[in-house]
Amino acid sequence: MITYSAVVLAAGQGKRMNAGKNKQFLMIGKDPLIIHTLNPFMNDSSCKEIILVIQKNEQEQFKHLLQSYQLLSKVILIDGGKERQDSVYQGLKAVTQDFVMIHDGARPFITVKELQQLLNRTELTHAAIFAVPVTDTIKKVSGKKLETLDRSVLWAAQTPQAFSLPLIKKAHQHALDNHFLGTDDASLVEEIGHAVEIVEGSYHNMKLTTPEDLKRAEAIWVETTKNEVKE
Ligand SMILES: Nc1ccn([C@@H]2O[C@H](COP(=O)(O)OP(=O)(O)OP(=O)(O)O)[C@@H](O)[C@H]2O)c(=O)n1
Ligand SMILES: C[C@](O)(CO)[C@H](O)COP(=O)(O)O
Repeated sequence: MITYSAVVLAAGQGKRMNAGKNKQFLMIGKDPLIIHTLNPFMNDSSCKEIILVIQKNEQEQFKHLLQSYQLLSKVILIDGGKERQDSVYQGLKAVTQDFVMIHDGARPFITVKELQQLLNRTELTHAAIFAVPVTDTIKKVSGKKLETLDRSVLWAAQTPQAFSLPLIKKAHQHALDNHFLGTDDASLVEEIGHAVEIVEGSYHNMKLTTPEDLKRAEAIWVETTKNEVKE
């Protein structure tokens, strides 16, 4: 079984959450959001290191939190950048394994089983991401012009997004050299003409972005915790 590094992104401002602090510290159940996110990577024996990308001014806060959860053994703290893509670029510099999973710190409900599933596909394709078929009808709006897109071919990309290290480094360097800014890492790999495989994920694998997401996350946590107790 191949091994990998995780690059977990937690250096954002959380503007849309409007919580007055980094949303990674918001509580879901009994633990902060970022702890939920880190746990599956801590528990996955194929994950050899977690590169946690944070804001420079939050180093002490994260160090203290990680110490209190005894998570420092596997975690390396790296300063992020202005955009998500810049933070990934910084995180990739610290990666030591041949494969890397890039994951939003704001997505707390990934499981070890899903990580293993994605890793298996990435070993074969060198580029694989979780995504789910969209369930809303999507409209493309250009000024007053409205176009309804064919929902049957639309998927909502999630993270983790997993790659061989040389491929994702090449894609990020190409993006930097060509001033290409993507909203996910797969788009940078597509930009250099490499196929990206979609692995169907879970609708539970939500990204906490707005205050409403916090309520939904709490409900998912209650549901999944109850199921774990039953098993
Ligand atoms: N410069 C950035 C921007 C985002 N992120 C991280 O990327 C993930 C996805 O980004 P998003 O959900 O948009 O977080 P924010 O950028 O913090 O949110 P907002 O756009 O509302 O400020 C988050 O875990 C966030 O911390 C990051 O590490 N560095
Ligand atoms: C990477 C991502 O989670 C895929 O859906 C999404 O693009 C991140 O967007 P954000 O605005 O940086 O949260």
